[in-house]
Amino acid sequence: MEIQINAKKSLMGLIKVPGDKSISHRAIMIGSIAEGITEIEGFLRGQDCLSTIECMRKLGVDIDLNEKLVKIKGKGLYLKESNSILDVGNSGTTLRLIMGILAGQNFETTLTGDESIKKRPMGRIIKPLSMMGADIKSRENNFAPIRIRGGKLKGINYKMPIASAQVKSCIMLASLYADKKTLIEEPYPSRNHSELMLNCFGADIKVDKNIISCYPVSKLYGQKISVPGDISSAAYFIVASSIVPGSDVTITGVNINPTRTGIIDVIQKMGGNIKISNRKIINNEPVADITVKTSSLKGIEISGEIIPRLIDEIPIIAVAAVFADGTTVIKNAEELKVKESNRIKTMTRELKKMGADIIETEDGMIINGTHCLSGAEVESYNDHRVAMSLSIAGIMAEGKTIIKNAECVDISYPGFYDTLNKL
Ligand SMILES: O=C(O)C1=C[C@@H](OP(=O)(O)O)[C@@H](O)[C@H](O)C1
Ligand SMILES: C=C(OP(=O)(O)O)C(=O)O
Repeated sequence: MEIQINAKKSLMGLIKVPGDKSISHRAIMIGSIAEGITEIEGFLRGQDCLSTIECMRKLGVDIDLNEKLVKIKGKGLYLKESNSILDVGNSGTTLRLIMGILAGQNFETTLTGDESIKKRPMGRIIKPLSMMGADIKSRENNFAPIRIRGGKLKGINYKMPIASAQVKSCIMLASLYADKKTLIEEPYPSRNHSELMLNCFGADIKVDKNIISCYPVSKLYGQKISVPGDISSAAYFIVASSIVPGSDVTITGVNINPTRTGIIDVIQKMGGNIKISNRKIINNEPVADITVKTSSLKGIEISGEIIPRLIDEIPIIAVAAVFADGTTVIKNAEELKVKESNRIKTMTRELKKMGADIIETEDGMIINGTHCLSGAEVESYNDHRVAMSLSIAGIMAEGKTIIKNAECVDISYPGFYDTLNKL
């Protein structure tokens, strides 16, 4: 499907973004291995999270999805062997996190996914899970399809070479099944939704800066979970409202967990006008309304410890940088190369087609703010974040922009174009 984007004059209004993708995945997986009923409100019905539901159903979990709620009849820690291959679709989170649960199961499971998933590195989870005692085979170079036979696991001490919440969560889920404590050390803090949610369900996870101590459990207890809005989805409208003249937009009920708010810090440092109000804590997670008004942005350097706190927002930050004064330098973001697409390459190539002054580097991009783009025909590479970022670029471009394969936005943000049209 192609989408045509036209320039927009100003964005005004009150919007809600869909439920957080990371929290939705975790609620399904943790609810599945808990005892009793878990009810999830605000669940993200994006394709990635629906893949997680399908995988857990194949492992014997009864999950009912209706208009308002997801209801899970938890099976407890031990699941049923699937009689077919698990298909994670486009979702790296599904594959990496579910492997942690499967490492504790005394049966064999085969997993695969789409063309993009088959190119994403899985050695990063195969290594620690193998150290814990899981038996894993994969296609050459640690790519999916992947087969795992779980069983009795050992607690390990693991120093993670990269800051990745998926790797951390995978080890954390496996540690529930281990014989003793597992210690995980992260180079920098990454999103901590697994830690917060596991503790809600009765696990014992202790965090001291970047060291996480995970204790085995005998059971987890079903919970009522309310999923807040996804800041990664809000990011498109945070940037759009900052750069489209005369805008004033409030996004309600967004998760503002500090491990995810790098986008707010960056836009504020660039000179953005962002106000946070109506703060609450729901299921251990901070939630608030975010109001954004147009402002003059300036280029900055984005590197180091903040990168994991905004990793999925770098494509849309690149768009903000085009409409800032001066140069924005993004460094230490090599992880972008192993997402749904190589986001350094794809964003550089497509923004260039629209006239941006942007250079691809080994670990990021350099963008000179020129304050103008022209409409063009651009490719999403079936990467939802690239499609949405280019759509926001399109509303600031002169002339029309065509986004090819734009339906991929449904992976994380079904209804994205409806919200954009409504504003
Ligand atoms: O744990 C999660 O839910 C996620 C972690 C991040 O990936 P990495 O752990 O690979 O950095 C992020 O890019 C992804 O969209 C979701
Ligand atoms: C990288 C992403 O997701 P995943 O790793 O789950 O495919 C994303 O949503 O941007």
